[in-house]
Amino acid sequence: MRTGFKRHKADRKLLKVCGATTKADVELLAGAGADLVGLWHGVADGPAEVSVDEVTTLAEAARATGRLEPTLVTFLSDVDTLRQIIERTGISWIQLHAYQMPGVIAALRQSVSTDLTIVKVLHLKNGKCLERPLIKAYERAGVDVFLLDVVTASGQIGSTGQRLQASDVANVVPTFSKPFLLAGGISAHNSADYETVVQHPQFHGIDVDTGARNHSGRFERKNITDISRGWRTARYVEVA
Ligand SMILES: O=C(O)c1ccccc1N[C@@H]1O[C@H](COP(=O)(O)O)[C@@H](O)[C@H]1O
Repeated sequence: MRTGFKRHKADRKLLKVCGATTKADVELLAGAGADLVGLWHGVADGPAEVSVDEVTTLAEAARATGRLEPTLVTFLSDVDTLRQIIERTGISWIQLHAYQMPGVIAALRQSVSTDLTIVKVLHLKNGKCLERPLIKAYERAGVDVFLLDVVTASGQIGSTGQRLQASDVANVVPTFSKPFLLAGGISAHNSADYETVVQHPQFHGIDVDTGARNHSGRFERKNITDISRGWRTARYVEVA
């Protein structure tokens, strides 16, 4: 499957699960109803960091399921390095999860000739979007999808397990015209708290790490099927 974002049907809300490191992880996620699998590379000290070779293998395994689109999740900002990784792995979704600037996105867009969906994370700290002054520049640079996630009081980004307030999401969404994914402490049980977010026409799905795992830190199929069902993401009927 190759689902460039432009071909994605807006009414089918996506479930992305982050941090697969083995083929077994990839197969579990495909069977549990995920649409996108996050593969980390260039996340310093990340517990699910994988090499470029492993990204290549896991991305192939994801595509082979016929249901899962691999997404490179990275803090890297060197455009030439990113281009080489994209060419080598065949990745067509990239999630820039750090504070990469609009110029990086513009240069990436220019240097990659294949159909690339660029997801840029917008970080909310104490409910305020840190990148707010840059949002229009990100759109001009070629971002396809924004991803709203928490930055903690201590500055941790990614896999915080902490939630955004629906009212804070509602404040930032009118500042951009692109679709968005919601992240931060998503579980099977908190979709009702985000009713206004879910109904927003720009809402395109959710991205989960902590809530997809059990106490040992491994992916738990039931958590993921429950999240898919609770949030009615694209494949929830299949896994219900
Ligand atoms: O999952 C991580 O550890 C991670 C590391 C570096 C960049 C992104 C990471 N994950 C992202 O974190 C959020 C979800 O976190 P949680 O559900 O609150 O634990 C999501 O955007 C993942 O892509």
